[in-house]
Amino acid sequence: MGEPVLVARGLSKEFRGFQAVSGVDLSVARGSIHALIGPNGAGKTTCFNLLTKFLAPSSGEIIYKGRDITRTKPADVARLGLVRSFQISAVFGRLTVLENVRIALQRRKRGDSFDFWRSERVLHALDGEALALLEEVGLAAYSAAPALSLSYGRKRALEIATTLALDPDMLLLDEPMAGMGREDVEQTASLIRHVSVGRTILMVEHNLSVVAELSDRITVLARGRILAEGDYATISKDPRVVEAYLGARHD
Ligand SMILES: Nc1ncnc2c1ncn2[C@@H]1O[C@H](COP(=O)(O)OP(=O)(O)OP(=O)(O)O)[C@@H](O)[C@H]1O
Repeated sequence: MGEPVLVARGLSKEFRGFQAVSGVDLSVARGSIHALIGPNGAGKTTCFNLLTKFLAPSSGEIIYKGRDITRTKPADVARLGLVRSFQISAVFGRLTVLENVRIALQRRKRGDSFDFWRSERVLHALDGEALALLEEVGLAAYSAAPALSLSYGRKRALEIATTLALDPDMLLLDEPMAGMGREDVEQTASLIRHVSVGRTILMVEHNLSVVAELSDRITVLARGRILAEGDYATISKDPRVVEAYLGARHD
């Protein structure tokens, strides 16, 4: 596995006296798929929002490719290649699949203030690039379909294509399997594996069989702290992890 690409040191977040994340030290290796798991309320989402810069930490630091990004804005972090996946809700349902990816490409080229009033000619110049991204996520056959007509799993694939349009080195995925049936889960898992080639992935995910299948390394959070870390075989045997998951069911 490669050298650390994203590193958090002593990352903490307090909400009005409640410590949601406490002293988290995390190191994500270049080229790996790293999962953040833990029982409900463990602090995964808060940690994810800190790493994607949607929340400011109370203390601690975040280093990406050797650069301190603790105080860097999300859009600037995205320009450095660290990109959070857009939620499905960010997909424009009435626009076609291709148009959605084209808009994402415009965002990259023009920064955050994307502008719908550009000439058709300029827009269509991006079609080739958009189609290549749709091919990468297996949606080329759906390019002319309205995004809202896609199945849930394909909407996720479109969301991943719009994320790839920003040309990330590292993708941060928030519960990519949320709300999916088995077939969509399998499709999405293989898509994640496919897009991980040459990139680094950090994901928060509840589906432990997907985590077991995809992850090189897993960090288990409980009550805002790191409880265990390692590959799936190691953490699934760890009595503290078993206890945290079983205990959470009785909360
Ligand atoms: N904005 C906020 N204000 C106050 N408390 C918060 C806020 N966000 C999260 N918390 C609290 O921090 C704790 C951790 O929440 P978080 O959502 O990060 O956990 P999680 O591991 O993602 O949980 P889940 O698996 O249920 O999504 C919870 O007790 C939650 O109530």
